[in-house]
Amino acid sequence: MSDSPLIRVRGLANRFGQNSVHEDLDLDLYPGEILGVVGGSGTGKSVLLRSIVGLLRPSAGQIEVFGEDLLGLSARERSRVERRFGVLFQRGALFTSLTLQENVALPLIEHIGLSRPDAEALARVKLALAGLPGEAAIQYPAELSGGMIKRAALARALALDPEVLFLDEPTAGLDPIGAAAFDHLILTLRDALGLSVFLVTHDLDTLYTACDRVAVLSQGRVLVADRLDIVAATDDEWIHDYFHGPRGRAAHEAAHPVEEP
Ligand SMILES: Nc1ncnc2c1ncn2[C@@H]1O[C@H](COP(=O)(O)OP(=O)(O)OP(=O)(O)O)[C@@H](O)[C@H]1O
Repeated sequence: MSDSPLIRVRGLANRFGQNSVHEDLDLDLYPGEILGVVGGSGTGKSVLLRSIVGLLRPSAGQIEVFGEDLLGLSARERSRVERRFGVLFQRGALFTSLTLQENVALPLIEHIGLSRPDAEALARVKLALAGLPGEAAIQYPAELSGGMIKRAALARALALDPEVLFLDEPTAGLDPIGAAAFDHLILTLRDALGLSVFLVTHDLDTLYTACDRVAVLSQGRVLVADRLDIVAATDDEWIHDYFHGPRGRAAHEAAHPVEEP
């Protein structure tokens, strides 16, 4: 990649008491790419995401974002940088007592001081961008399917026009058709809005469909971060089992259908 990275993580360590989750972890996110972050359960994918978005202060290391040393900034300066992030958490985290448009309007009222009618009008645009029908705007999360809730949470992550989107297992809990539609939505949004995307996933189909590069976390570090074909060919037991087990083969075949003669 010729561009310099938007996010540059160097020598990152995250320790919780005796439990060392990351040691000397390096990772880059380049402008405009969709980076898939995979690894066995408990390898620290969510901890890595939380460290970068500022929800967790790492034990050691450097996180450079948009050329600024995130850990060296004051709280005020950090929040200026973090405003350029959109985050979709694993469980969507919508307020259940608010309609979808009220949920999405909230950051617009809180962070940029829009009036409630303006914020809700803009929220309806964001909900449409995330592929929701107009009538969903006045529905409550409990009235919606899992896929629609994910889309609403995505609309909220997009509320402040972020440059980098962080997604923590966006297709978890969706049926295969809903998951495939979500993968395509991420690709469309990346292309339309020029987003860079940091995507934690277990979903092999997402890696094949949506990701430009894949980073594999193992034993506290990034074992490899590269194009999928290069990663899949890396000599490592977990990588082999993950990419070449039955699910990995199925995802590969779905992404590379054999041409009919
Ligand atoms: N706030 C915390 N305090 C103590 N330990 C934590 C904390 N957050 C995470 N951990 C530990 O860090 C390790 C990595 O957790 P993390 O949720 O990042 O894994 P993951 O790779 O995202 O897993 P999964 O694929 O199962 O979601 C786990 O052992 C977890 O218990």
